[in-house]
Amino acid sequence: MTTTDDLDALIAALPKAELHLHLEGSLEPEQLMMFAERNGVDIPFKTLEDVRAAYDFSNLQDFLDIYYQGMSVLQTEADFHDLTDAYLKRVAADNVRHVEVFFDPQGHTERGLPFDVPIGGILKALDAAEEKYGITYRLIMCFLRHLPEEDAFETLAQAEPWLDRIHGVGLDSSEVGHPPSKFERVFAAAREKGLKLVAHAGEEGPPDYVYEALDLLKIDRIDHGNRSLEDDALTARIREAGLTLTVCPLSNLSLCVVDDLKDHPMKKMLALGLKATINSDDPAYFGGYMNQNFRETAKAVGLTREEIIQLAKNSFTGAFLPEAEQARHLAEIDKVAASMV
Ligand code: HPA
Ligand SMILES: [Zn+2]
Repeated sequence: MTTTDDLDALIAALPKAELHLHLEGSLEPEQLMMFAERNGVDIPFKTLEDVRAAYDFSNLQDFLDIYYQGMSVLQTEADFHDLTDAYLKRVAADNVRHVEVFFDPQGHTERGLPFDVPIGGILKALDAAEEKYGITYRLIMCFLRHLPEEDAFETLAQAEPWLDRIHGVGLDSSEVGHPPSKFERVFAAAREKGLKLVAHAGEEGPPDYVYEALDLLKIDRIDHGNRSLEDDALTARIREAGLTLTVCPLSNLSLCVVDDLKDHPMKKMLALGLKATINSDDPAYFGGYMNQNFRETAKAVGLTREEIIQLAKNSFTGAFLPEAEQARHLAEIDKVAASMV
């Protein structure tokens, strides 16, 4: 018999990749207070308890309001370095071996920081991660969809000197009312520059938004994608195209995409043959890093040992890594799994 403890031990031991993580969403309440003090930034919180109380919301927009407010304490390259390094250190303990992380340049340039400040600090930490933590990376720059496409074009232009170190572009922020079609041209421009393309779609938005992300943005991977399951033809298309979904169970629970983790569609996604993965999204806000997302989901929906192993494998086959590197990670997963029968 496989017990919950056995599955938790397997989850802890398996090598994993995280494919859906907003660096600014790894800002823990303690770090928010520390950066605010270090930089003399006024925040509407006096105590850690005040910050913790504010990290409470029940939909995407309420979360985003505090998320953008929180990131205002990040002021210097050192801040972005320290934030990124702390995240990497934390997930190394979860046996995460590869990360494909998002950052929101417009969340920083909008409040007056030069583009080079966030990306400079983030890349310093990411470049050191292989030697320090055994973690490789890809960096994905997201466009804020509540802003005009023109602003996304400006961001792409600012990124030009860094394009050999940015691997892809994504689309995040308030989904409903800001369909992928709004960004068709800027995604085409990014594609021409050889960047990988991803987009948040079907988190709160309808299946139509997922169709648009596929047909108009021509994305390589879908972030969230939960609501695709409402449309059988769309589900079949995602399966046939072999597209990976970066699903975020504890985020889905915090933002009421699901009312109860027991209702989470993760098991169903796997049964339908979709390449689903487990990710933390904004772990400081949604209450758990990688392994906690795995553990709580496994417990709530009853994931089997085989499904957990499949999820770890999906995280590497869905990564923007060369096949040989994916194969090396898959072999390591088989080895770890075989040692824990
Ligand atoms: O979960 C999210 N959804 C949309 N935008 C975001 N920006 C940070 N996290 C999120
Ligand atoms: Zn996200």
